[in-house]
Amino acid sequence: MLRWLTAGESHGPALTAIVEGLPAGVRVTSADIAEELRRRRLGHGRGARMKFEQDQVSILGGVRHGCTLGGPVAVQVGNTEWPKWETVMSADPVDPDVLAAQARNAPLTQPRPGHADLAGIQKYGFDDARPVLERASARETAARVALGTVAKAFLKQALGVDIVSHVVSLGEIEAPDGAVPGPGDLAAVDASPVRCLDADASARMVAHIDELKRQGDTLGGVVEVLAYGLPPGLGSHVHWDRRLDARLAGILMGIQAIKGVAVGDGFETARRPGSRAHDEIDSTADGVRRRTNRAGGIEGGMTTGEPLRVRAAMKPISTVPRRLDTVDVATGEPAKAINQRSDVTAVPAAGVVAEAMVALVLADAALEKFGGDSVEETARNLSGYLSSLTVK
Ligand SMILES: Cc1cc2nc3c(=O)[nH]c(=O)nc-3n(C[C@H](O)[C@H](O)[C@H](O)COP(=O)(O)O)c2cc1C
Ligand SMILES: C=C(O[C@@H]1CC(C(=O)O)=C[C@@H](OP(=O)(O)O)[C@H]1O)C(=O)O
Repeated sequence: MLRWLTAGESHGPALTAIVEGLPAGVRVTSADIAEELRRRRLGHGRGARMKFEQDQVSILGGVRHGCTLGGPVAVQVGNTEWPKWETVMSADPVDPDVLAAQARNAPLTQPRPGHADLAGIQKYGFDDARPVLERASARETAARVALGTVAKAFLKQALGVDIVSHVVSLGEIEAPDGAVPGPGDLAAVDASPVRCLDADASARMVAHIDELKRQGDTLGGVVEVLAYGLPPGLGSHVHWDRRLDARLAGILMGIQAIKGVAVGDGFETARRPGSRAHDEIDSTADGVRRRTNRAGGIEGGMTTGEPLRVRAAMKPISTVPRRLDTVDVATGEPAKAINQRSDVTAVPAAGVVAEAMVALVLADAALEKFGGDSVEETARNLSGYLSSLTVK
């Protein structure tokens, strides 16, 4: 079983992440993690913080000379902005006079509709949104991407799996249906300012973001994650919590601002008759194959051996520069919501985060099926399973 946890606040000194349960021998370096973190900062429409802040990666445990050792892997992602927040976010008590002198420490009492501010204030008994937004912030996704890098490396090295993502819609602009990246297309996707493979749609998405920014507004969209090279039989039909589709949906919905998940053609499938909804099966020279992949590579909660295809819908950023109506929790009076600098959209970055989340679920499912205390052992077990498949 793969277990993982993250800790840390948006403006704290660092984020910390631990994954436990990966085998020994996964080749991974701090540079690999830094590269994935760089990808997470991509995207037209991201706010100023993405430009001036750096992610400082240190692997604190579980890796030696570029290879995992089989124990928990611990990664720290330092915030270079920490010196500005040392007092406001100090773990130890600070002299109240020192705190009062810092504008940054002023209580945030006008909760943003759509952010965690108000529900968090109510639930935890705060009178300020700061302690809520610090942990709700998607800054935390940097820690997840760090762990996802290790999971991706395991999947590639033990199973030959490649994971890619792309933006399929941003606000009202949609990429054409055929523009689906293959296993080698990650660099081409990342070269687009909105991580969309279709150049025309990409240009229209950029213009849409610029227009909404001018209007003081924000945007959401839909990302798709694909995993190539999976064997049939990861996950299971036998119990709800072993279904791979359920596990993927759960983990994708666990990303900040994701409000919908689709497996394969998802909601579209519900509109079609069965004859056009399912993937007919052929016997080919390469073995049994589905004629289409409307199911997105999962049937009965198990991988089919076709590419895995899942989508996640992200709502628009809730820090709307136009400032939505709210209530000041200190006075009970009508107010305008907090408006600090913010992203206009973070859909391109959400794709990179979704890749990491999918990688963690797939690595867990692969280890459940094939086990292995070393990458070689997992690969050997996979190869034994593939050669003994009753139907190839
Ligand atoms: C990569 C990424 C970046 C985000 N950036 C912002 C942002 O700059 N401003 C903001 O208000 N929300 C941002 N969000 C969304 C909030 O974190 C999210 O809406 C909030 O935590 C409340 O959770 P919920 O939307 O799931 O209800 C971002 C989300 C992601 C995945
Ligand atoms: C810092 C990151 O994203 C942040 C996520 C976020 C939110 O509310 O989720 C709000 C913004 O932070 P701030 O309000 O401090 O500018 C984003 O910049 C990051 O992704 O590294």
